[in-house]
Amino acid sequence: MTRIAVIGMGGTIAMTAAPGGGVAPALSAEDLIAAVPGLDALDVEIAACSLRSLPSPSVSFADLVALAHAVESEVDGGADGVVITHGTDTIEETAYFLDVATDFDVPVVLTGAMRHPISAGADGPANLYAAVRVAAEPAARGLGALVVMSDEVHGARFVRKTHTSSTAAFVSPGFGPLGLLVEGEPRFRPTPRAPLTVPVGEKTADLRVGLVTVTIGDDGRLLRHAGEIFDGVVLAGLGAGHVPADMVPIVAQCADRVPVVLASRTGSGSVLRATYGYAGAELDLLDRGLIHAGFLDPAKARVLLQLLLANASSRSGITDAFATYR
Ligand SMILES: NC(=O)C[C@H](N)C(=O)O
Repeated sequence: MTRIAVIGMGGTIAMTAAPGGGVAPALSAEDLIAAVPGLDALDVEIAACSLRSLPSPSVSFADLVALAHAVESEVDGGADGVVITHGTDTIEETAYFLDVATDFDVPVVLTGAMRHPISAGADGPANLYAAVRVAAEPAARGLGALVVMSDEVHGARFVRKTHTSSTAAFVSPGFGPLGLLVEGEPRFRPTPRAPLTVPVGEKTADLRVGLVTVTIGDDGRLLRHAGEIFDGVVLAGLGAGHVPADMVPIVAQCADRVPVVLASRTGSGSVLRATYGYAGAELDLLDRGLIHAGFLDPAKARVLLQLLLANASSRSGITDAFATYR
């Protein structure tokens, strides 16, 4: 079983009501872990230790040295990954300190919260869950210290807090996150070029692949027509890959005739696989034979489908090719 050590440093993630008003750090690392739904369902053994209970403006270099030693002793003790819960005001400095001053082969992941545990929509539990998933992920090794907030994985060298209160405060200006969590699973930024070559075929210029963007109140008329006149269709679905419930029979008919690739009209992120179970959501559409576009945007999905069809790829061959972009 993967072993993850969680080291508590304090911060808003660990705050509760202070006697004199406001909130202040009080919760232990064990308390934080106990508040995260879903952690016990993971194949991960978690050991907690509370090193400090500080608001992060008060973290000193002496605390950073102690933290580096604590991480080292967890790694020496057999941890496969380390999570540090920390205040967000200085989390970027602590992350960079560990990035430069230490060199562990296991993931070292810092996280915190913008909203304290007794506020509506507290983000600490989701951030801690995501941090544990990243720390347990072999692909996160060798990336240096990481900061995980709002389902994004940032490199220590780039990450900055850019807002006083928003849960979307953390960004890596000019660079972007190294990865993100999709349905709880860490995915790292694809290499610039996907390992996929689909040569030009005799029919590449002649085939016709349609792109249909789903809109509110869509009755599927356009898609029905597309299914009749095109050799393949890319469906740019709503949100994470959804259509109105009434449109489902037309989607199914279309997918019986030609390959239909499910992408998202949102412009970024991956089509989901297993979150929404309502009629017209991704589980329903993938069950009806639609092909998952992964992170590929609709216009590029159309180019790839055209190339694949011209190479006479089977449906499973098309599915495998698109899986490159998962
Ligand atoms: N959101 C936070 O964690 C801010 C808090 N002042 C801290 O850095 O400890």
